[in-house]
Amino acid sequence: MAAPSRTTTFANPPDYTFNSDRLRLTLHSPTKQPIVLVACGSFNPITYHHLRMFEMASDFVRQNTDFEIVGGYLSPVSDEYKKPGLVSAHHRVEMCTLATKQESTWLMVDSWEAFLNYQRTAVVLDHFNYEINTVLGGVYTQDGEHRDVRIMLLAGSDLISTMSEPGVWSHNDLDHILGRYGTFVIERSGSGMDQATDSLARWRNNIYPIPQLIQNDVSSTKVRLFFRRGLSVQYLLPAAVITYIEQNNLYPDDGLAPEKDKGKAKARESGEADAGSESSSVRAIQSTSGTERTILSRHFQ
Ligand SMILES: Nc1ncnc2c1ncn2[C@@H]1O[C@H](COP(=O)(O)OP(=O)(O)OP(=O)(O)O)[C@@H](O)[C@H]1O
Ligand SMILES: NC(=O)c1ccc[n+]([C@@H]2O[C@H](COP(=O)(O)O)[C@@H](O)[C@H]2O)c1
Repeated sequence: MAAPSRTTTFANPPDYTFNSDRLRLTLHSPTKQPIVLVACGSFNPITYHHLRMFEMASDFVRQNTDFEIVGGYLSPVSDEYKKPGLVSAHHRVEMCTLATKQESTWLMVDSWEAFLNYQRTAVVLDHFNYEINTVLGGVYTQDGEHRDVRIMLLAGSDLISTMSEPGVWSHNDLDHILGRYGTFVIERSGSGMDQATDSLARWRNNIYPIPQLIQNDVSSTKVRLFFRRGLSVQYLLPAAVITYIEQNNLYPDDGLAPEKDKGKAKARESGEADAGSESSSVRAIQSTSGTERTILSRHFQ
């Protein structure tokens, strides 16, 4: 079957410019293939785990492949994705920008899909390919030889496992994303790697599974729940993002925290609570395995 064709013309949102501030245009090694990592998602809000996915991929690429990473992008999804509880793209882009500025020397945020109507991931990757290879002209070796950059999707195993669910991704898009570009898959607890990739075997050469050496099941859903229950989110996401969320009241306390926790939250605000007294409900949630729904029903009703 012929490879699905690339999208080559793109409408941009008003006032859009592609961010390439931190894109490295000169390769360290002339023998390696330059790649750019693109993580698509809600980022509602961005957490340290989203940032860590890039670090895990970077270690993996250095140790196991002939690729060289020249850039990494977070691409927050459009408001039209309409996932329940999705705060506006403006806020999600701003949070990702604060996080990358504060925490990273190489990650960037691209707001293209965020400020458009919903764009399929295959089209988003085409957009990156267009901006980096067609508009910017790719990258160069130190001897001045031109190289096209390969765009690759960076995703958790939960997202990749949706690729086997009927009706979520078209076969053409999968062939485009996995056949033409490829993906690094970060293991995510609760979503097995084999289960995620078994039915994608025909593209196995372009799928790079990355095991989590330190288990980390932080999710945006849990972080939102913590905000809504008045629990501490310190050290789960960058401080600048926490401040931004508080200033804009993005995930308002729903007043449903148990009475005893409200007392603790107040004490925390006035600096009276010690770490131990704060942590019992946090621990209960963190130690819960299973889906977010289980967490909701067991701990937050
Ligand atoms: N703890 C994690 N382990 C592995 N991958 C993760 C983890 N958290 C997020 N990801 C991946 O990051 C990408 C963007 O994630 P997204 O913004 O949807 O975060 P999320 O935590 O899954 O959000 P939500 O809880 O709102 O569904 C997805 O590919 C997702 O699989
Ligand atoms: N057919 C597709 O292109 C398709 C299907 C499902 C999810 N996605 C993308 O995966 C990401 C999923 O994000 P969430 O994990 O926050 O739901 C989004 O960027 C979304 O656009 C794309």
